[in-house]
Amino acid sequence: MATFSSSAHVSSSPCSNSSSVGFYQQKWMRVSSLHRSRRFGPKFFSLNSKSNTHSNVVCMQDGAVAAAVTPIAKEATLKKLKDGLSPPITPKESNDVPIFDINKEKSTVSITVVGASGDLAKKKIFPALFALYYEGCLPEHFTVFGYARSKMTDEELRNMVSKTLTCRIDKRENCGEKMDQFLQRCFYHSGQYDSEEHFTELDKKLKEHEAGRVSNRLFYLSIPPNIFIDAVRCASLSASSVNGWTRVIVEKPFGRDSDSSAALTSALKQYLEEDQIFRIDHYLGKELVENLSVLRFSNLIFEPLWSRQYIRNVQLIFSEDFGTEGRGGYFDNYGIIRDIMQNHLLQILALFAMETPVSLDAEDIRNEKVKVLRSMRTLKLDDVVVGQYKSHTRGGVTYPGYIDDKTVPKGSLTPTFAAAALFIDNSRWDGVPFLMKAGKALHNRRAEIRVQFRHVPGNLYNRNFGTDLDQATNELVIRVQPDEAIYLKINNKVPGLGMRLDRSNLNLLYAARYSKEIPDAYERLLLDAIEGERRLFIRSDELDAAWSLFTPVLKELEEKRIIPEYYPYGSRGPVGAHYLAARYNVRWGDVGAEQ
Ligand SMILES: NC(=O)C1=CN([C@@H]2O[C@H](COP(=O)(O)OP(=O)(O)OC[C@H]3O[C@@H](n4cnc5c(N)ncnc54)[C@H](OP(=O)(O)O)[C@@H]3O)[C@@H](O)[C@H]2O)C=CC1
Ligand SMILES: O=C1O[C@H](COP(=O)(O)O)[C@@H](O)[C@H](O)[C@H]1O
Repeated sequence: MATFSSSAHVSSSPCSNSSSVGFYQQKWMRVSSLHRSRRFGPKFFSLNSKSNTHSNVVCMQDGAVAAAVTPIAKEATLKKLKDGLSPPITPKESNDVPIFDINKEKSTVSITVVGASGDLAKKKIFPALFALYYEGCLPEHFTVFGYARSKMTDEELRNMVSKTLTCRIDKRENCGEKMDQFLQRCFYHSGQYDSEEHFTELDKKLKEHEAGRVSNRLFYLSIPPNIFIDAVRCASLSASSVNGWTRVIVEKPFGRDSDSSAALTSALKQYLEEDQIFRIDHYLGKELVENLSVLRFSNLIFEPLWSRQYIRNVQLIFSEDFGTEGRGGYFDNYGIIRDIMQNHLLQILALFAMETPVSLDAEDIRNEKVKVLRSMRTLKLDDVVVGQYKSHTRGGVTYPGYIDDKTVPKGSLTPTFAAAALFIDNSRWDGVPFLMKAGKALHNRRAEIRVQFRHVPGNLYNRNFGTDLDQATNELVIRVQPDEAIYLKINNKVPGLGMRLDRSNLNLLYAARYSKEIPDAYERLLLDAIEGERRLFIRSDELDAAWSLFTPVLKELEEKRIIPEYYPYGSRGPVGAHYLAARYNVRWGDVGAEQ
């Protein structure tokens, strides 16, 4: 990736000799991935090198670069140009290629939430967009469009959205006013996901709002996966930007195994360049997951310990205290391994275990993540325990079992709980078990990373700990949610004349340390997508590597119809998880009185 300081020009124009509008080998509507990074300083710009080649540009009569398109979008782009839509580009100067004006005055961002009537849109996407608006993070000119089949007016969309908007506890000033202002920027268009015509209508509406400015367009596909490709095709052919960037956020699931994931990627790439695809894993947007690299790479005390030499095991734990609750239709086709482990927990593992990246650039980080994922051993059936929750009555209340959910097929064997032991076969992590545990309908809601350190060799205080030396080892806990915290368990002396040892937590509890509310993961990720920051999104080779670790075991579980271990709703899950851990001399850190 070429990087530029504050300059918005690159030399050697691909259009310098063109005298008429023409197409080279085109890719869909990507002018460039020019962006300004919030994180790495206000004057840092980056330009994807592909946009600096002659292969995917549209040249205008004056030799300026107008757009970049895929062959499949050529027709649509030509039509737009014929319709007299000439992009507002900077005139060519000498041999420089003008990059579209990033001046806020002259550009606009249109965010289309495809599937706006759905659960995720209401629960997460619109509230996150509002929070960004409230914080002043959205560009001056922006519009939000809802798109779905349901019939709704703009007013009805606003009414629906308004019910889910909230202001941060610490920022309530002018909240109602801000909400009204935000809602006035929200519009709705009803259409089918496979209709180019309906997306053309959307395009017209978007243009009206863009009012001749450079238009940057973000499509958030908040729809079931079976309609992803139709929606991408129609959006690309009929509603992509002709003079700014076009990006698409894709929600998981990205397939259900290696083959279906590869098929999805290749279908998406018919219409999109890889750098237009923002595969979201919302766990990467969580504050404490972001903090993982900061903790590790900016504190001298951790990095030297970050290897097999000092770390005995690493545990990645996810639990929810509710069941599928209406999402059984989706869930039954995927199960907990695909829903949580193959993506959220594995992404955390990759960030935890990767080597130091060359820089904080997206590609440098993603390169390291891929490397560590590719060093991992394919998961074996022997190293997996699966469970499914069953009905349970407590305090006079009966909690339903998984198969009591009407949307779940009778007799389903889909796991709602799984534990797995994974290994990274490289020099840093050789022999260190990375244990994962994920489950629904358990006794609590929690996501955390636990790092258990080795015993102190020749510990002078061994006899003060008794026989259970595990109780004396240090443990670092990164609690992702709830009650975000980082704490380190250490041994200390109980004050007094005797010599009694105690275990205490050096505790960074976020709520106590910071009065500021922690932003929702979707806020961070949406802002990144708008800014073109790809660091927290999954690249296709990461996805391939992730699927190849889990696909064989997923196939075996299904082909052999492995019966899950049943556990009561609200319990701690199957005991099999403890046997699995014990096989690797591990004790789950979240069990026991003192956690
Ligand atoms: N909900 C969540 O918490 C999470 C969801 N996701 C993913 O996000 C995406 C959206 O999730 P969610 O909002 O729950 O999904 P929904 O099931 O609510 O679907 C979203 C919208 O898509 C349309 N739709 C639903 N089913 C179909 C269908 N069979 N054919 C055509 N259109 C359909 C409906 O809109 P209309 O009928 O108006 O067109 C619906 O409102 C999915 O990929 C999901 O896996 C990921 C993480 C969490
Ligand atoms: O991706 C998913 O995540 C949610 C849990 O997300 P959280 O941010 O609330 O922890 C999970 O409930 C859902 O099954 C899964 O698809």
